[in-house]
Amino acid sequence: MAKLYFYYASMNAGKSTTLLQADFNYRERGLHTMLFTAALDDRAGAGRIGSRIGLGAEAIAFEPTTDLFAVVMAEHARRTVGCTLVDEAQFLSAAQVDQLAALADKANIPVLAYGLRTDFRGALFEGAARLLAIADSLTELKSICPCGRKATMNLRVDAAGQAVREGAQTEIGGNDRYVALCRRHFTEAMEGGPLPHAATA
Ligand SMILES: Nc1ncnc2c1ncn2[C@@H]1O[C@H](COP(=O)(O)OP(=O)(O)O)[C@@H](O)[C@H]1O
Ligand SMILES: Cc1cn([C@H]2C[C@H](O)[C@@H](COP(=O)(O)O)O2)c(=O)[nH]c1=O
Ligand SMILES: [Zn+2]
Repeated sequence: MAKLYFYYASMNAGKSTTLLQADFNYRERGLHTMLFTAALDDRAGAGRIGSRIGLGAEAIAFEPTTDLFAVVMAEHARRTVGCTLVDEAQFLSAAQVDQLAALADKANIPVLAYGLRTDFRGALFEGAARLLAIADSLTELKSICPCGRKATMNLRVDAAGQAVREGAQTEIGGNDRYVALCRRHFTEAMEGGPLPHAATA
């Protein structure tokens, strides 16, 4: 029976890289894959998955209204889909996560979803909350705080490098806007303390 997998992490942990490696692995075995990423996250170009290590691939850009079950099943009727891979899964709606679960349960297509667990305030994203609730498999990918602990949180910073405490949940950006930190250093920064540096942490 196929499964719904959720690989979650803070930013800059290698989620997109791992997705692209998994996709390559399926394809080099001769299996047909479908890649999705959030339309609103266009850092690598619209409908493109890009990793900081330089890998990239074209993907289908999902909107809040996209029926992922219908899109994959339409392709599956044409050519057997061996695996569906979704980047920026935090931006899925709960209903879209249920559509991914249906792909595993009704069509026996494995689904690998990669995304953030929490936002810049430490609150769950809708897609992540639903994935944490119903995925068959949960795997945390690791990145490192400057202090050496596991970085589980995402601090949003302004142009001056100061912590941002208020704002919309969605704000697209990369290493210029977000810093992955351990919970202790995230909390200190949110309380007005300095950001850790490797030498001082
Ligand atoms: N030139 C490089 N060589 C090796 N690793 C790199 C390079 N550039 C960035 N990385 C690593 O790639 C990871 C970020 O990968 P990425 O897939 O973009 O992350 P995510 O999707 O989780 O935000 C980080 O661990 C970073 O240290
Ligand atoms: C924490 C947080 C992140 N985002 C956005 C910023 C990026 O565009 C993506 C995550 O990128 P990754 O490197 O692929 O992990 O999510 C956001 O909109 N709101 C947030 O609170
Ligand atoms: Zn730390």
